[in-house]
Amino acid sequence: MTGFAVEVRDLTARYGSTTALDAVSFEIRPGAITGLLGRNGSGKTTFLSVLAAFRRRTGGTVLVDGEDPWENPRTMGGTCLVRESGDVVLDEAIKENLSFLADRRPHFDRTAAEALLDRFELDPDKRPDRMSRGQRSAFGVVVGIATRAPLTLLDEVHLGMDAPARYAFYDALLADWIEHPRTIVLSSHLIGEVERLLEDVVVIDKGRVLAADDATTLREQGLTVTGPADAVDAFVVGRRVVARQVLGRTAQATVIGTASDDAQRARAAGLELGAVGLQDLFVHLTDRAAGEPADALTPQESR
Ligand SMILES: Nc1ncnc2c1ncn2[C@@H]1O[C@H](COP(=O)(O)OP(=O)(O)OP(=O)(O)O)[C@@H](O)[C@H]1O
Repeated sequence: MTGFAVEVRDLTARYGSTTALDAVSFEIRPGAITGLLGRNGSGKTTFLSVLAAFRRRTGGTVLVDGEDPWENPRTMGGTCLVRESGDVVLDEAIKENLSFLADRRPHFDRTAAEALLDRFELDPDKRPDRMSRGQRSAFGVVVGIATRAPLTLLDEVHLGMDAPARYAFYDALLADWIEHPRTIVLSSHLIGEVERLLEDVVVIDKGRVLAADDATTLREQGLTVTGPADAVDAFVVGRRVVARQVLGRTAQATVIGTASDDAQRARAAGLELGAVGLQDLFVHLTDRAAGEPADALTPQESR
C-alpha cells in the first residue's frame, strides 16, 4: 500500500457568506507525510473535511485516489480523519471502540493499537468521555495510527497532549509510517515540532495556498546567516530579513531569497550559512499587516 493521492483544482468551500477555501489547487503525493500548515481559521479543517467527505465542496474538483470522494464508499473507506475531539464513540470503552474499528477498517491493526495504548498509558476499559482532554487526544492518535488508512488525516489531533506525549506520538507515527507507508496529512501549528516528520508542506492562509512544495525545496527559499554582527548586517543589506537574533557579538539573520554567490561571499566574510526553518518561513508567509492578504512566494523565491 502506498496510499491515496489527492488532487484539488479550484477547490472552493463556503459556509454561507464565509469563503473557507478560495479556489485552491495543489496535489498531495501518495505515500508522503504532508504538513498542512495555516493560522487559525485558514481553512485546514474545512479542507480535510472535504477529503473525508464529511463536508461537500462548493466548487472545483477534488480527486482522492482518482475519484470524487463525496458519497464514495471506496475512498471514504480508505480515509481516516481524526480531529482533536477524537472522532471515536465517546460513551463506549476504548476496547469496544477498537472492536468497532476492527470490524469496519480493513487495515486496522489491533495489536499495534494495544501497544500504543500501553505507550500512552491508556486504560482499555475507560470510556473516552471519562478521560482527560490529553488522554482523549492520545486515543485519537492511537486510532489514527492503528487504522492504517491509505489516506490518514490528522487534524491538530495532538494539541491536547503534553510535550512528552506529543514526542511519543511523532516517534510512533514515523515508525509506523516507515513500516507501512501511506499518505498522511498532518495539520499543525507546532511547526518546529513536526518539521522533521514532513516531506511535503502546504501552507494555507485565509483559504488560499501560499506555498505547496517539498520541505527541502521550501527551506531552500531562504537561508540563515551566522557570524559577527557587523558582517551579518553587511551581508543582509537589501534582503528580506524575517528574523534576527543576537547573542553577544554574534548575530543570526534569516533571509528570504538566495543568490548564486552567497556561499562565496559568506566564506569571504567569515559567515556561516544554514537552512531556513519551516517555522520562520511560515511566519514570514503568513505575517501581514492587519486586514491585508499575505504574500505568496514570488516566482524567484518559490523556485
Ligand atoms: N460550521 C461553520 N460555519 C460557518 N463558518 C465556518 C464553519 N466552520 C468553519 N468556518 C469558517 O471557515 C473558515 C475556515 O475555518 P477552518 O475551521 O477550516 O479553519 P482552520 O484552519 O481549521 O482553523 P483552526 O486552526 O482555528 O482550527 C473560518 O473563517 C471559519 O470561521
